[in-house]
Amino acid sequence: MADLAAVFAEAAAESMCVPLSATTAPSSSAHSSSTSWPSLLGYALLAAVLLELFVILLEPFQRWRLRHIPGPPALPLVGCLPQILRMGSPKFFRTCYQKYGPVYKVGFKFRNHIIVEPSLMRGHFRRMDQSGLFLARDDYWRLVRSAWQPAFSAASLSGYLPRMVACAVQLTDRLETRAREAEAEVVKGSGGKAAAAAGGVRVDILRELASMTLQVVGSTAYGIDFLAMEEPPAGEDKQQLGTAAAAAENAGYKAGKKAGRRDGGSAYQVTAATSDYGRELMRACSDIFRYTTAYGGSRYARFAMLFPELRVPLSRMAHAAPDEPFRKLLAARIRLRGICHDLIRDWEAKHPQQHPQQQQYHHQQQALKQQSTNGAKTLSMDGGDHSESHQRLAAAAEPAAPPPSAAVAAGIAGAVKAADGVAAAAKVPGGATAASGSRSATAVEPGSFLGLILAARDKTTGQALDDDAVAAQAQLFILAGYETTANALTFSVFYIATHPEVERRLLAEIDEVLGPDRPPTEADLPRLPYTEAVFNEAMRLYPPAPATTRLLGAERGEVGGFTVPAGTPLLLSIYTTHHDPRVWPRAEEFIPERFMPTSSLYPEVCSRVPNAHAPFGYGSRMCIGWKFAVQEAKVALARLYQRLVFELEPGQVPLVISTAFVLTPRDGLWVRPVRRHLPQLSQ
Ligand code: HEM
Repeated sequence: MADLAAVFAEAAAESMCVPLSATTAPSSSAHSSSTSWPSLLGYALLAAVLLELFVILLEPFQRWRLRHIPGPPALPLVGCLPQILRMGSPKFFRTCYQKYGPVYKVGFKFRNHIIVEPSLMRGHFRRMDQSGLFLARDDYWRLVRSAWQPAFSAASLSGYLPRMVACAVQLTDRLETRAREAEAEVVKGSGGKAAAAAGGVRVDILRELASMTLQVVGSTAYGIDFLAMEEPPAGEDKQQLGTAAAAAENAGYKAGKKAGRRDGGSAYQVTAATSDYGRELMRACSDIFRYTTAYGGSRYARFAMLFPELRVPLSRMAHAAPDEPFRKLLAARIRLRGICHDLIRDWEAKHPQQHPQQQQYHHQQQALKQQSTNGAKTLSMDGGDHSESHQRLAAAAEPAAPPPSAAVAAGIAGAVKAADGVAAAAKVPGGATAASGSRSATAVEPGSFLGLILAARDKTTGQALDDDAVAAQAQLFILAGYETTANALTFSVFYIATHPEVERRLLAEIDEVLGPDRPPTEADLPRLPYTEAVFNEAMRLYPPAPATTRLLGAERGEVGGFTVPAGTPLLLSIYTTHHDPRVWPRAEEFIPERFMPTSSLYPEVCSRVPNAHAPFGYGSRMCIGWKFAVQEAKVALARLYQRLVFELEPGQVPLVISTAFVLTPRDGLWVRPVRRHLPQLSQ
């Protein structure tokens, strides 16, 4: 047992790095709307430069405090950032691990659940960023997480299943039609290549899968058909669509600002159960993923990453003279926020009994009362400035300090658990994880995610979430809920297409369970273990979220044999752990069998080192949507491969990966769908 614990601790500690510059203090979200902002900007700039100088002077001290931990040389000011940007973070961390061992320090700034704190957003957008579940902390995190939780109970997931199946069927039908068109071209004698050139065959499966996962989010969380899988109108170019929409949004934003509306208003209306949000959402989300980070983002974001202390003046400068990436990011944020507010208005309009005006009025009054008690600046439910109210809720000291001994005993998993200050999830081999609280029997009607969020109340004050906080959850469900799953599915398709033996076994399982036509049901899902193993193994080699972060609490701890000062940010490289040859025999090979309980590799991996497979993270901050994602992925893979196989277009091995926010194939994944059941064969 002692041995197992040691191996576990060591393997889990695999992925850890400790940064030189610990930025522990939460930064303020408020920004002044004073009219004399140029002079304020001057003062702010001066203050920030002084602060930055102070931080720079402190750097040798930081280094000294961590002198016992090995790590790559860090340049003055920029630390390891140039190497990280050049190599991509997963490769960089893996190289560090190979050179320095499981625990190492790097010159790099980040905080809890975020790699850096360079967000240049202001006002509503900044408040939304800080109040989403992903960045929430302490009591506010508990409030929001428990509001989300029922949407992911086993009973709720079971209610979502028919909708997930419908989306998978719709995508499969669409791809079958494309394959049929190609067959017709071949029959006409023009040949496969000509057919491909005519555009009938070649599809970017990443884009197709993303449209499906977005559709799933729309129908399960919001009860709305986003029409994400609709073909664009003939002749409409994707790029043009995005640019035109961004321009329109920018114009709307400016007009809105002139009219004194800081959100710029929304150009969207939800009509009945459908909307044409699909393509707009996909573009907005992909722009947000692309331009938020320093990798693909604006020069201001790169500066902010290097000098987080200069965030406020840099943010002012970015807004005053935006470069192209920042302009695109802002336009995308405006679009997404507008859509989220429409979704909220739509929900409230459809459920007046749950959200009567009186209730809002009541909360306003309650808020005003509280305001006078606390001396806060403003607190309203009407789209006004909520900064104070939100800050009070989110004013987040970092999670409770871990008792150092706990961290020592359990390695990184222990550090994570302690840093979270809540019980960790118990991980069961094969990807079945029982996160605390997630086995609630509460069934939530599909489409009522916003009902849960709007009903959330602070336990002590009875206060509801403000508009920005509600919109933040709506936004996060969309952002977190579709892109990661689409990437994981795309990586699965890539590996299946390049591993004929895996494809053969997968098809055999699906055929045996479902036959050629019948869409999957709930009873079928446990009978598709190999399908799940394929998905798990694809996420092992390409974890869509390659790393996560934690802050050590207010007391020092010990991780992987090193004493680490209080408040130190810890980065856990999921990617490195997933590629560790000491944990995974033939680590670089795609072997789904290692997740099959009947395989000899299975006990090796899953029992000996329970947290070695962690595409959804660790402990109480583990991905809340993991079961949702696994269910959706199984349904999608089962339906797609029941009807089709995918041939890879040449020139895509090895796959070029972009590592900006999530791991994603940089140029998409181009495949040719081929129907499995041709009419003469299915007779
Ligand atoms: C294959 C798909 C997905 C992957 C690989 C993934 C991965 C992750 C990871 C690694 C984390 C950080 C966990 C940690 O720090 O320990 C996370 C957090 C989160 N994920 Fe996912 N995720 C996926 C799908 C989803 C879905 C479908 C949703 C649904 C909305 C979702 C919502 C969230 C949220 C809200 C958090 C923050 C949880 C918290 O801090 O309490 N994710 N995810």
